[in-house]
Amino acid sequence: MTRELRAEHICLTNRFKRLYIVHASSGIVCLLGANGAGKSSLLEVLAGLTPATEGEVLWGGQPTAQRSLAELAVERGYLAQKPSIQFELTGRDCLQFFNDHTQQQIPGMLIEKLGLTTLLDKVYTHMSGGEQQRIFIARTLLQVWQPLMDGNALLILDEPLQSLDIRHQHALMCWLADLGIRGNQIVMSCHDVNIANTFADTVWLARSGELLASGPVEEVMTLDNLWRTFDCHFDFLEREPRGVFVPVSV
Ligand SMILES: Nc1ncnc2c1ncn2[C@@H]1O[C@H](COP(=O)(O)OP(=O)(O)OP(=O)(O)O)[C@@H](O)[C@H]1O
Repeated sequence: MTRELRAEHICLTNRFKRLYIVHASSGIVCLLGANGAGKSSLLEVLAGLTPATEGEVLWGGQPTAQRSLAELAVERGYLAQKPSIQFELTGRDCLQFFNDHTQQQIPGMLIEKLGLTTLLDKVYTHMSGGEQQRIFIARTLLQVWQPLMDGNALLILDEPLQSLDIRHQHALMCWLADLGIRGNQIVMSCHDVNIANTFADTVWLARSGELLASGPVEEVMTLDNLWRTFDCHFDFLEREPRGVFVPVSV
């Protein structure tokens, strides 16, 4: 069963204006926009963590505002832009805390896909920035592991690729694409237009607290839209599978 995420005319005073987002029903949505465009604010509202000042967010036909955070957390994983842990926990401890209790052990697939083997016994505060980020991504996925495997989860990921090296970025995006094909809904912000162009099914472009464009990647990722979003001119190079955007001037 595919669940739809729908938000209509939502507004968050001082952070974004009216955003009309039709819907997202499965696969990857990439949210792009300049610094301060309102991406994190929008994701917080979609995750049900910050109530919208106007409008409502529906997940599976039900307003998220009517569900408790504990209820939402069963199927909705949220990765914050600046997560942190202050305690001297190992990677394993960090993960076990978020284990959704449907399995006794940390799933081998999670360890393999995010390259966690050497991190499980390492103390979190001794990890590099990218290693810490992989632990946080793992925690988010582990929290909703069974729904994720069943294709019923909603993942809201605020810049999941930050601090990841290129190999881990690519591996994560390939896995998210697979999870999207299974029916999960993944909404993520990022700053890489080519990641969005390569992996997204749907793209939302935000600028100054408003949504400039939203829809299928091939319709939304135009040179004109990118210029209007970033105040930056791009060239487009024809390359398989979907082409490459190169910034040329601001
Ligand atoms: N907790 C907050 N309270 C009030 N205003 C906020 C808060 N968080 C962000 N803002 C403001 O809302 C606007 C949008 O911020 P937001 O963090 O959503 O942007 P963003 O697109 O995620 O930016 P970035 O790419 O830099 O992460 C900014 O003007 C910011 O100053």
